[in-house]
Amino acid sequence: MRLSVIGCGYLGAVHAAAMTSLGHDVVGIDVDPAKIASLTAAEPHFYEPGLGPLLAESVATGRLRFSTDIADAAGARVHFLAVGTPQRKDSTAADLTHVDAAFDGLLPHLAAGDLVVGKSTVPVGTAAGLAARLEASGTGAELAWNPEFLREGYAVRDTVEPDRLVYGVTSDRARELLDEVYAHALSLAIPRIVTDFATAELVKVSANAFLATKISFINAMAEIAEATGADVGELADALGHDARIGRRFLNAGVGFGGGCLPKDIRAFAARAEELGRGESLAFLKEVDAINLRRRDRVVTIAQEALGGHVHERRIAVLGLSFKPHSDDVRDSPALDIAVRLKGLGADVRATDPQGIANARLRHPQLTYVEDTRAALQDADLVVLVTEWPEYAGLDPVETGALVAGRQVIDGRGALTSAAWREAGWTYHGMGRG
Ligand SMILES: NC(=O)c1ccc[n+]([C@@H]2O[C@H](COP(=O)([O-])OP(=O)(O)OC[C@H]3O[C@@H](n4cnc5c(N)ncnc54)[C@H](O)[C@@H]3O)[C@@H](O)[C@H]2O)c1
Ligand SMILES: O=c1ccn([C@@H]2O[C@H](COP(=O)(O)OP(=O)(O)O[C@H]3O[C@H](CO)[C@@H](O)[C@H](O)[C@H]3O)[C@@H](O)[C@H]2O)c(=O)[nH]1
Repeated sequence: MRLSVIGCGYLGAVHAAAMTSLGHDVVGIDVDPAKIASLTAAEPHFYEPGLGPLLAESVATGRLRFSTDIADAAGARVHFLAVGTPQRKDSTAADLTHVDAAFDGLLPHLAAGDLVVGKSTVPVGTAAGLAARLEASGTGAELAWNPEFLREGYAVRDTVEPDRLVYGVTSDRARELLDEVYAHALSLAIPRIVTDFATAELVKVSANAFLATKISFINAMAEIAEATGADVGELADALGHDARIGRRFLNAGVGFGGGCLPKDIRAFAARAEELGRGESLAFLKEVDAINLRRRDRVVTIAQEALGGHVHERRIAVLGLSFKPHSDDVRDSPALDIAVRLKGLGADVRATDPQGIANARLRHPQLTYVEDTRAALQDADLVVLVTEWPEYAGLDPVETGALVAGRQVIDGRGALTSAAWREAGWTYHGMGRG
C-alpha cells in the first residue's frame, strides 16, 4: 500500500522505514531539510539501535523516499501524522501547533477514500475535532487514531511487532485499511483493539500515566527506605514476585525523563482540568513532584558527599541521555543533574556514549568528555545517572585508580554496592544500602 508519514523524528523515521520493510511504498515528509537530507542518504539523524541497517535496506528497495514537500504525500492511501506534541511554553498542556500545521498542509493533497491516521500523542478530544474539519473539507478522506507505544532503544522491534494495536475508527473501511497496513503484526496474532477516537487517545495517555505512576511509586518507597534504612532494590524484587504488581518499571533512582512520560502526564492533567475533572488526575501532579524530587536528592547527596558544597570539586557525570540505548536528552534527569551541579560551581565532566551532541546543543556551558576514562580522571565524585551497560559494568578497582576520591552516587541502582565498597569506595545509593 502507498503510505505517507508526516513528521520524521524519533517516531516517524522508524515508522517509515519499518513500514517499507513490511512491503509498503512509503514517503516520509518533514519540515526540517537537514533531517530529510540525512534520511535520504539512509543515515538516521538520531541514534536508535537497528535503525541504520533498516533504513539502508528500505531506501535501497526504492520504495522509501523522503521529502520536505507535503505535496509529495498525494497519491498515498494512508497518511500517518507523526509530528511532535511538546509541552506548551505558557502552560503544561500539549502544544498542538505542529499537528494543526501538518493536518492543514495535508488537506489540499487528500483524495476521496484516503485515510488520515493520527499517531502523535494528543489530548483526548483532538481526533474528534480533526475529523470534523476533515468532513467539512469535502475531500472525502476519513480520520483514524492509532496511538504508538514504541519505546526508544527498542523502537524498530516495537514498530514491527508491537504489544498491541489500537484503532480509533468510525467505519469498517478505516479498520480494513489499517488491517492491511498492519497485516504482518496481525498475522502474528498481536492483539488489536478497535474502538472510538476518545478511547484510543486515552489508551495512550493513560498507559504513560500508569508507567510514570509506577516509577514514582517505587521512588516514593525509596524516600521511605532512605528514612528507615530499608533497601528499595530488595523491596522492588519482593513486590515484583506478586504477578499482579510485576517487577518491570519498579527501578528506583533518578526517575523518568524523555520526550514522552513527563510531558504526557502534565498534558493529561491539564486536559482533565479543561474537562472539569481536574481532581481525577490531581495525583499525576504528585507523580511529577516525586519524580523531580529525585533529581534534587542526587544534588543533595553530592553536596553532602563532598563536605557540604560541590564548588570547584571535580565531578564525573556518567550519562546524559534519558535512558540507555538512546541519544535523546529531552527532559533527561541525567542532563538536568549535570547542569545543576555545574550551576553550583562544580567542575563537571559529563560523558555519554550517544547523548553528547544533543546535550551540547542544549547546554553548551557543560564540559563534555567523549572518553569514560578521561571523564573519571581525577574526579572527586562519580555520579552514575544513565545505566548504559559500559557504566554498570565498570570495574571498581580500575575505576578507583583513575579518580581522586573514591565516592560514587549510583543514581540508577546499577552497581553492586558490595563490590564497590570492597574496592574502597564510599557508595551512595538512592534508597538502597
Ligand atoms: N519518541 C517516542 O518514543 C514516541 C513514542 C510514541 C509516541 N510518540 C509521540 O509521537 C509524536 C512525535 O514524537 P517524536 O519523539 O517523534 O518527536 P520528534 O520531535 O522527534 O519528531 C517530530 C518531527 O515532526 C516534524 N514536524 C513538525 N512540524 C511538521 C509539519 N508541519 N510537517 C511535517 N513535519 C513536521 C519535526 O521537524 C520533527 O522531525 C509525539 O506526539 C510523541 O508524544 C513518541
Ligand atoms: O523502572 C523504571 C523504568 C523506567 N524509568 C525511566 O523512565 C523513563 C522512560 O522510560 P521508557 O518508558 O522505557 O522510555 P520511552 O522510550 O520514553 O517510552 C515511554 O514513552 C513512549 C512515548 O509515549 C511510549 O510509547 C512507551 O510505551 C513508554 O514506555 C526513562 O527515563 C527511564 O530511565 C525508571 O526510572 N524506572
